Amino acid sequence: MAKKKAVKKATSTSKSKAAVKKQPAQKQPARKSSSSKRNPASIQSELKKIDREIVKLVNKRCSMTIKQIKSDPDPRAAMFDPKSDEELREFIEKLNSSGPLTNNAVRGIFRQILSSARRQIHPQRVAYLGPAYSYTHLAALERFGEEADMVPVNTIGAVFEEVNRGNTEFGVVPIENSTDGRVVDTLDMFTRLPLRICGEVLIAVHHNLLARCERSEITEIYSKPQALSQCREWLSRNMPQAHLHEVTSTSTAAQLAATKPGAAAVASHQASVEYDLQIIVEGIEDNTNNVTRFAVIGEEVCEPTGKDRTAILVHIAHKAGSLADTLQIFKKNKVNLTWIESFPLRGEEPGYLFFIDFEGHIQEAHIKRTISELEKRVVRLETMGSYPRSGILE
Ligand SMILES: O=C(O)C(=O)C[C@]1(C(=O)O)C=C[C@@H](O)C=C1
Repeated sequence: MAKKKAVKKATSTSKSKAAVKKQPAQKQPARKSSSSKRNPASIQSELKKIDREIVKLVNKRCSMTIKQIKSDPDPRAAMFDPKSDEELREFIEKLNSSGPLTNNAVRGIFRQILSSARRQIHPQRVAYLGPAYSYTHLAALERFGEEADMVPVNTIGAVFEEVNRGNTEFGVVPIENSTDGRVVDTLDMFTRLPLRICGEVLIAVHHNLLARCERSEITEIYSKPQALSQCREWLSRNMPQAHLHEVTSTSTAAQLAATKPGAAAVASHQASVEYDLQIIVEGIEDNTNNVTRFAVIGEEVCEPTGKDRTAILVHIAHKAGSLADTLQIFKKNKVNLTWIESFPLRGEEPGYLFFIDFEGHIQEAHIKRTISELEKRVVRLETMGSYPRSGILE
C-alpha cells in the first residue's frame, strides 16, 4: 500500500508540494462551511459543466490512445514510444503558452492519461534505484507515468539484474551528470551484462538539505556519493562541522534522516514530502545547470526519428595511436560524438573499454558505415542501442 501512496504523490519533478512546507504558518481567514456558501451558483454550475467536459475528454483521449496502440502493426513497440512521447511534450508545451497551468502540470496530466491507457493493455514493470523518490524514480515516472508497476531495488546492479532475469520489462539507471561525470556502477554493469539502452530521460537535478531538526543541530549528512559531490562546495562552505556519509541513494538518505537524531539528507523535494522532512535549505547544488541523464534499459528497438543517439562499447587495442585512429573514423563519417568515457578492463590484460555515444541512428547509412569501419579496427564492439535524444525536464 505504501507504494500506491507514493505513486499518488509523484506527479512531477516540480517543487510545489514540498515547497509548501517552507511557508511560515499564516493566520487563515475563517472558513465558511460549504462550497455553496463560498461560490455563487453561476460559478458552481460553470465548474460542473467544465468538469463534465474534462472527464469526457480525458476518457476520450484515453480510449483513442488504447485504440491507437492496439491498431499499430507492432503494438508492443507502440507501448514504449519515446519519439511520440517527445513530440507530444513539445506539442502540449506549445499549446500551453498562455497558462495559467505550468508545462510541468500539463505534462503530468497527459502522462497520467497515457500511462492509464497503456496499463489497460498491459502493465509495464519498471525497476529503478529506490526507495521511492530517488531521482531515478522521478526519471522513471517521467518516462512511464504513475500507472506503471514501479519496482524499487537497492542498487544500480540490481536494476540490471531485474531486467536481465526478465522480472521487469524495463529498468531506469543514472548514467552521467553534468557536474560529476559518469556513474561508474552503471557503466560497470553494461560491461557485465548484455543489456541495451532504449531511451533516455534528462532531468535538471536540484538538491535540498532535508532534516527533522534545526540546521544548527545537524551533525551528520547522508546522501549518494554523486549527490554529495554535486553539492561539495556548498556543503564545505555551509556545513563544515557535519560528517558526510555515503549511502546507496538520496531517498535512502532521506529515510535515515527521518529516523536518526541530528541527521540530514541531500535529496529531492519529493523525498521531503514522502519522508516527512523539513526543507532546511533548497537548491544547494554547486552548479545551477546540474543535469543528470538516465538510461532506460530494455529490449525495445526504437525506429529512427532524425534526432537520435547511438551508444556503443568498444575495446581498443592497447597501443600507441589506436584511440586516435578510432576517433578518425567518426571524423571521416562526420559523426558528432556526444560522450566518451574510458573504463579499465577487468582482469590481468592491460587496456581500456570505451563507452562512446554519438548523434545518429544505427539504421542510417553513415552510422552503419561508421560501425562497420570501427569493427574492422577495434578488438571488440557492442552496439548498446539507438534511441531518440530527449530534452531536459525541469
Ligand atoms: O540517489 C538518487 O536519488 C539517484 O537517483 C541516483 C543519482 C546518481 O547516482 O546520479 C541520480 C541523480 C543525481 O545525480 C544524484 C543521484
